[in-house]
Amino acid sequence: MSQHKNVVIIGGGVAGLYAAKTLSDNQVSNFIILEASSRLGGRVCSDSERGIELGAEYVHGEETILWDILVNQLNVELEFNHDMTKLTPKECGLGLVVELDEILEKLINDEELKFAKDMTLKEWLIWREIPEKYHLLVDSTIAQENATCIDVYSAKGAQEDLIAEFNSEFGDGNYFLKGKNTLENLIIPYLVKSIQQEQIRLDYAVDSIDYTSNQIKINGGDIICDKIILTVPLTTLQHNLIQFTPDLSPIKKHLIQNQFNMNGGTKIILNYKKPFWREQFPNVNVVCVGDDDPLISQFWFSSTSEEQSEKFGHVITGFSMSNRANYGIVMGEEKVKDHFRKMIQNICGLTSENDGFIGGMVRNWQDVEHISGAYASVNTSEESRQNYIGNPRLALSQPIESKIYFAGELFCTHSPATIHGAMETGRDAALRVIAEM
Ligand SMILES: Cc1cc2nc3c(=O)[nH]c(=O)nc-3n(C[C@H](O)[C@H](O)[C@H](O)COP(=O)(O)OP(=O)(O)OC[C@H]3O[C@@H](n4cnc5c(N)ncnc54)[C@H](O)[C@@H]3O)c2cc1C
Repeated sequence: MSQHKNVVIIGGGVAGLYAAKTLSDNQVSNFIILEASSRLGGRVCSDSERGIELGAEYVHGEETILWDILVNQLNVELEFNHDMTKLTPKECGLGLVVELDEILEKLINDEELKFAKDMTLKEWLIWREIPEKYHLLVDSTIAQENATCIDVYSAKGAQEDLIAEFNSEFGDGNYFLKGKNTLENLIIPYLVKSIQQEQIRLDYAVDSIDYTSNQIKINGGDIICDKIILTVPLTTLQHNLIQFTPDLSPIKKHLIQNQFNMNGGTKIILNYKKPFWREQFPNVNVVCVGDDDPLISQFWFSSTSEEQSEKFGHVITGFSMSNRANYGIVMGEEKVKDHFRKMIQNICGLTSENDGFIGGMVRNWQDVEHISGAYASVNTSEESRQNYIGNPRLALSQPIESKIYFAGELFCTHSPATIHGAMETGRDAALRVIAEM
């Protein structure tokens, strides 16, 4: 016999969990979270034994709900992220990072672009006669921040993303957890504590939603509900893994297929006997490469506890996103680790004989079932050039007939690709559902 629920939340990442917490906090208890994989957390995913983050790692901004949970409610100490981009190119010796802000400001203030047909960021750089030596710098920056590349990132989308980010009041510092704390160990239990075990179903992939009548049927009527909060990643929608009856509107289909991309993203984790970098870079955590490395756009010196460093080694994490991640897939894991290790040797003046390398691992998010990518970015396609829909994230997130509500990083306009942005969309979707119940 079918179960009836007031609300079904599809996806157990931070957006879905925050939606569930909001329902619980507002005395709505007849809901269930349906999660396709065997764990909660989605792209918040840690190897807690080693104290490392395989997915999200940084807390972006001091005024966010994530900051509030970690700092004000869980009393966790965060470490400010000293970024190499704050240093002059001479000091860091790695790239042309200081001019980046000027280029991005030019993009934000480009009024003509708002009325032009959409183009790729590369085409915009050429149109605005930005010297070619800066193109790679912009490319590696958007690779890490937006998981895309200048050849496909929509210039209009990039402009809208930057303006929204600029106008948001979440603070702009970046922080990470110290010692053996991990995001998954802290945030997921915090979100789950107001949810009952029977309100969560793991290993349950939704493959059909029939919203023809007021009683919405999930997976052929296995579960019946009044409202849905859908928090799946873009890839689930792009690959048509959920059949909608009636079909999604032509605008939603256009946005899903032509306006967004969810590229690959890879973290490369290298372990060393000693943290040799501390002498060379005493006040720096993150290094933005900003040059033409085909694989890595950014790397950082991860924080683990003394005990973990002793047992597993000190950690450097490399970030390889979008076309760089695709290049890594062609290379294969061993060569990827080797390439990154040699990069560190070159920067720190070491060799394979004296770098104290112990081993490493690679997490490629394209290979993670039910997620299949890093995060969604606004894409330029032939169709989107003809028909660019302004603020596509907002357009895509419009609810369907007060029955299906959307949440998750894809749908966040001011802070896409972040934990706090995803949580906020989950909270807002739940509040709308409650208001309309
Ligand atoms: C490598 C990497 C680094 C990142 N770094 C940072 C960072 O430093 N700071 C930061 O703030 N953010 C970062 N992010 C982004 C952040 O992790 C995401 O924005 C956020 O976790 C997304 O949460 P979500 O709930 O929207 O989606 P997800 O976490 O993807 O959750 C969606 C869930 O839906 C499930 N699902 C999919 N299909 C179905 C189906 N058919 N039926 C049921 N369930 C389904 C999935 O299994 C998944 O659990 C990073 C992400 C990656 C990949």
